[in-house]
Amino acid sequence: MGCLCSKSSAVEDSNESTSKKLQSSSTRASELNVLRLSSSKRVESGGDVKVKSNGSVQLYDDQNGRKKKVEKHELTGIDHPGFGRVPKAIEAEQVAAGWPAWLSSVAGEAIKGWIPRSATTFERLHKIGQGTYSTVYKARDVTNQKIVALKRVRFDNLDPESVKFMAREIHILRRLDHPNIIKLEGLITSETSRSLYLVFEYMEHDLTGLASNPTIKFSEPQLKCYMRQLLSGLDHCHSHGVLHRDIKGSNLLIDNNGVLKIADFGLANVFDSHHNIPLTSRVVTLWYRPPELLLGANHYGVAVDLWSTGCILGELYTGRPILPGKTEVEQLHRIFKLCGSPSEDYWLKLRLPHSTVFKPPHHYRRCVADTFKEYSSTALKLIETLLSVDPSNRGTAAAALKSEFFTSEPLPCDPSSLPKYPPSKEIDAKMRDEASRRQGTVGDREQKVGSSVRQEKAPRAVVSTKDNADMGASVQQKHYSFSKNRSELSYPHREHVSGIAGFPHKQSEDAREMENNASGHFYKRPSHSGPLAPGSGWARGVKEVDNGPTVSNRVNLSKLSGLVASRTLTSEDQETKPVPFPNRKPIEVRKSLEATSGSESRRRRDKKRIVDHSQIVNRRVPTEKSTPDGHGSSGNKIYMSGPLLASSNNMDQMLKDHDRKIQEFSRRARGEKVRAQRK
Ligand SMILES: Nc1ncnc2c1ncn2[C@@H]1O[C@H](COP(=O)(O)OP(=O)(O)OP(=O)(O)O)[C@@H](O)[C@H]1O
Repeated sequence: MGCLCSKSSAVEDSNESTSKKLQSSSTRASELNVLRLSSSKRVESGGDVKVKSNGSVQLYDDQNGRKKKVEKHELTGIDHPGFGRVPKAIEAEQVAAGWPAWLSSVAGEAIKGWIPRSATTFERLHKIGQGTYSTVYKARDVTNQKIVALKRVRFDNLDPESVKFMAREIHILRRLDHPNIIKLEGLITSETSRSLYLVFEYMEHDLTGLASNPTIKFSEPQLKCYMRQLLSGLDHCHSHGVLHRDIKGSNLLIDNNGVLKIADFGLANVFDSHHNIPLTSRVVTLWYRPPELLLGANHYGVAVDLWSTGCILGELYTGRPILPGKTEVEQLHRIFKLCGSPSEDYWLKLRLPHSTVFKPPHHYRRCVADTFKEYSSTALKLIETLLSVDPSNRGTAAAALKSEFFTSEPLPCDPSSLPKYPPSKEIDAKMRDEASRRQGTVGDREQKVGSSVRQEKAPRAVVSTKDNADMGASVQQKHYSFSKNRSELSYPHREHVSGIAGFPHKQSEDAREMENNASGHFYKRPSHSGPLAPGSGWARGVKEVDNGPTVSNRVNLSKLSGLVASRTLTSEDQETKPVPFPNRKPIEVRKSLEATSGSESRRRRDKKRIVDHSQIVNRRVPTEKSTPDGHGSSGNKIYMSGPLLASSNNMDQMLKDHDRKIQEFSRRARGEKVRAQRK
């Protein structure tokens, strides 16, 4: 395939002097930026943030009408109100260096000191990943003679908010430098370009892809090796003030030398160690989302990533996601059933926005030890710590690295000793799933898929299962279905999911309880349930589509239920604000979306609608006035998960509406797939 665009590579060389100029002016730029921002800014906690000219931030709390200084911390550069912009003079220099004006004007800070790479110096090979917000390609960097991954970021008509999000990802990636964190090597764009590619080192696998390959079985030393690398990368993030907020298998990339790198910093943000700056709770993919976020916490720290890490550890042992909820409510329910319901102290201490609504009326016993009893005591201890319901008991990545899990036999192996696998990505797993579906195995799909792939379709590991197992005690037979580990996918046959020996949840039981919950048995329904009706049939709507014909349908349908953390939320200190259509009714949202035209914009529009819809379902509720407990989020709005806030009177209508929407969406997804295949 040809080059990405027709711009000459000579541009890059001639830009070197400009680059130096940019670097020298960058300090000046940030100083100016801080000065420009030294006015105080209201934040959603009800306090004020004052950015001082010395680069520090002071947080004031409004107590009884008097401002009281409560916190002072370092300016992080990302969480301050005007992050992203640079002075006009710098903007002009950046444009002269080849950056497009739309990027420089919104995200000048993120590209500071860099010059854009020219697309002509890359040869695009093929697509290797499809994220919610991006498409990833394998490409050859002709200048440096190496293979790279190009992540093409989608924008909604260069909407400044989308650009800002991408800028935050770039800024954070540039701040981190660690062998277990993906390295951003450059950016491809030009003055006239309307797109942006992030250039990354190329990684052959992701953990989801490897783990879902039925021919691959992880040994315990291998599993420990991956966990050690994950925790080392996380420790680096956390010690540099960065929360990842989307730790999951498909974001853990692994190269052919067994090196694991944390990728996808699209939801990452900086945090202050005292948790004074409010952050959105709508982050982390559902299955890996900690209870406090499900309960609406806006002040949190490293513990959110440690919870996700605990889920990954459990998953590596058991061979399947350990908490595969379909809705936020079900997710919370699963968590309580496995980890026990929180103590009274927890509710009092955390004072979480949704606690009154989601507090279970009866006590669930913690059964983590029972569930993982067949694994080593050191593994169990670490899982227990990471899956603590109280975030303050999860410790830190540094502490986890020092745990006996890593010092007891069998020891973690060296990454270089790991087997070499053929490329295994989440996208490969999806394709295998798709292929097997085409073979018409709908009934007992998983077993049939498993065997057919094992014999015919699956890429064969260079090292056989046996060789692999010889590395140490083989951990556990694989139970992965190909939809495993993707919160985007919902399980077609939940019995398989809940079939882990000793696992506490069973779909039928859950379903019954969920229904009880919906009628207000398990969770209390707040008085203002009227307008929240559309969410209540959600779980059922998705469930019905679980047996639908294509992977892509299921992928996107579950996104409708808001399982994937949304990036349409505004960044920085406005994270808790509703976006992108905060004050509009669903019908207005639809009209506004339909106003755009053209196939590309239609595609974007569809994607946007998916996200928007999840936000519509997660309706905002004015907390201060109307939540039963009177607790608010840091802002004056919270988002309630749909299912339990429904008016049961409208249930039939809601289910019909959902069915219609699902069918509509399936049609669109099929059309999209056909278009993609034609490309
Ligand atoms: N450096 C890389 N090398 C190889 N493959 C990569 C690389 N970066 C990303 N990928 C592949 O592309 C997929 C999507 O990338 P990424 O997660 O960064 O996109 P996203 O739009 O943020 O996705 P998501 O919807 O999961 O948030 C990954 O799961 C991975 O398989």
